[in-house]
Amino acid sequence: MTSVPERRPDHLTLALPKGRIMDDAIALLSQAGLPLTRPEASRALRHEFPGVTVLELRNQDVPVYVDLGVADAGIVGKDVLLEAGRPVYEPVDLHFAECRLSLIREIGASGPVARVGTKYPRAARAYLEERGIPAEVVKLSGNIELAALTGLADAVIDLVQTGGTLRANHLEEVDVLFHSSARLIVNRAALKLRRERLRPLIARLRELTAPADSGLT
Ligand SMILES: Nc1ncnc2c1ncn2[C@@H]1O[C@H](COP(=O)(O)OP(=O)(O)OP(=O)(O)O)[C@@H](O)[C@H]1O
Ligand SMILES: O=P(O)(O)OC[C@H]1O[C@H](OP(=O)(O)OP(=O)(O)O)[C@H](O)[C@@H]1O
Repeated sequence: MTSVPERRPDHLTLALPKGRIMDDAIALLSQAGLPLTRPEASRALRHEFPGVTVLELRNQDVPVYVDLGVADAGIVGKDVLLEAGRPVYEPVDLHFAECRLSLIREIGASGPVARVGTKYPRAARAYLEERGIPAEVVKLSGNIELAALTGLADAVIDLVQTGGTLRANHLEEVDVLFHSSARLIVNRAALKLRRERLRPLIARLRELTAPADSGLT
């Protein structure tokens, strides 16, 4: 079995995704008291700060690094977290990168849905099975909406935020599978081993991101 190298209990290793989550994640973690700055544009993938290492990953790999204990904690979208199916602790909804995972078709499409294109095959299968729709699910990697436009699929399951992509491509949202936002995720063993670093971080992030009308003070 592969062992994870031992690290000092007062050192934190964080898994953060490159892409649209990175800047907000660094800003929020800084506000919460971690001495982080946006990593310089370079090919470096591991960034060292006082008492904190940041691993710069693809979104889908964040839950893997946290679950396997290489990172103590990470930030990732709920969409990616559900798809990963990793048993990590998810203590804080950070309320940014808000979007929804939806079933999308060409405007006016009414035929049966026999094939669905998506980056989220697990969520797509669960959704279709629940409704008894025996559709084939085709895993795609990006620009998912093109699958519906080109006839590769009868529908796609993809993220919607402003709806701008749908409008620009003559597509419509037929159903919403779930709403997503960025989440703090934590390795369960690290929560015990690095309690003194992680507990205050979790508490501070909860304070910073609590919805204004939650009644919390
Ligand atoms: N248009 C959007 N508006 C708001 N949040 C979004 C939007 N698109 C994606 N997200 C959220 O931000 C996360 C990261 O999106 P991003 O576009 O950076 O990933 P990606 O480039 O598609 O992923 P990767 O290349 O790592 O597979 C998504 O998992 C989702 O939770
Ligand atoms: O409703 P909207 O505001 O238009 O946002 C939705 C779009 O944003 C995301 O794509 P992204 O720009 O990340 O590109 P991708 O398809 O390559 O992931 C998502 O996959 C949609 O295509």
